[in-house]
Amino acid sequence: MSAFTPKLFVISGPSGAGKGTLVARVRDLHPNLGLTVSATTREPRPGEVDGVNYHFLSEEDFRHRIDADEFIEWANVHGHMYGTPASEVKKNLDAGNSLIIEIDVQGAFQVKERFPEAVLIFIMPPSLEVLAERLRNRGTETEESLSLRLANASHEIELSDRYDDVVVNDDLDDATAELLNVIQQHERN
Ligand SMILES: Nc1ncnc2c1ncn2[C@@H]1O[C@H](COP(=O)(O)OP(=O)(O)OP(=O)(O)O)[C@@H](O)[C@H]1O
Ligand SMILES: Nc1nc2c(ncn2[C@@H]2O[C@H](COP(=O)(O)O)[C@@H](O)[C@H]2O)c(=O)[nH]1
Repeated sequence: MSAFTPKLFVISGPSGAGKGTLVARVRDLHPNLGLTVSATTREPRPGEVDGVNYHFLSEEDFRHRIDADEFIEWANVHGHMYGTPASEVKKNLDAGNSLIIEIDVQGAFQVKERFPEAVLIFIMPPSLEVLAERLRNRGTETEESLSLRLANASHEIELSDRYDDVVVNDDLDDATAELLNVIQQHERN
C-alpha cells in the first residue's frame, strides 16, 4: 500500500508574498507536483508566455467561458478577472499527481466549497512593509496597481485564519522547506 495520497493544495496570500517563488522552488524539489495554469484578462508582463504563465483572454472570451461553466472558480482580483479552468484540474488529477492551485482568497473558498478535501495554505509576508518593498522591487506594477494590491493585502491577511496552514515567507530557504514539509505531511495523511 502506498504511503502517498495525491492531494489538492490551494495556495493564496497577498500579491508579492512570494507564492510564485515558493511554488517554483517546491516543485523543483517535489517530483510530480502539478500546477494549474489560470486564465486572466490582465495584460501579459514582459516575458510572460500565453499558456505557460496564464491563458491570457479578452474579457469577452473570459465571460463566455464563465457562461459555459469552464472554471472551477473565478474572481475579480486587483481589477482583473482570474479563473481556474476545470480542464487544468482534470489534466493533473488524471495523471495521479498532487496539484497546486495558486489563487486569491475568494477563489480559495470557492474551491473549498467544491472540493472539501482541498488543503488551503496561506503564504504570509513577514510584514506589510516588507511586502510593499518586495512588490515594488519586483518592478511589475504601476503605482496604481501597486497601491491597489497593497490596499487589498490587509483584508486577505485577515482571512488567513480560515486556512489549514500558514507559512511565513521571511527567509526564502526556510519558507521553502516549511512549505515542502506541509505538503508532504498532508500527502502522508
Ligand atoms: N523570502 C523572500 N525574500 C526576499 N524576496 C523574496 C522572497 N520571496 C519572494 N521574494 C521576491 O518578492 C517578489 C514577489 O514574489 P512573487 O512574485 O513570488 O510573489 P507572488 O505572491 O507570487 O505575487 P503575485 O500574487 O502578484 O503573483 C519577487 O520579486 C520575489 O523574487
Ligand atoms: N481567484 C483566482 N485568483 C487568481 C488566479 N490566478 C491568479 N490569481 C490571483 O491573482 C493575483 C494577482 O496575480 P498576478 O499574476 O496578476 O500578480 C495573485 O495574487 C493570485 O492570488 C485564479 O485562477 N483565480
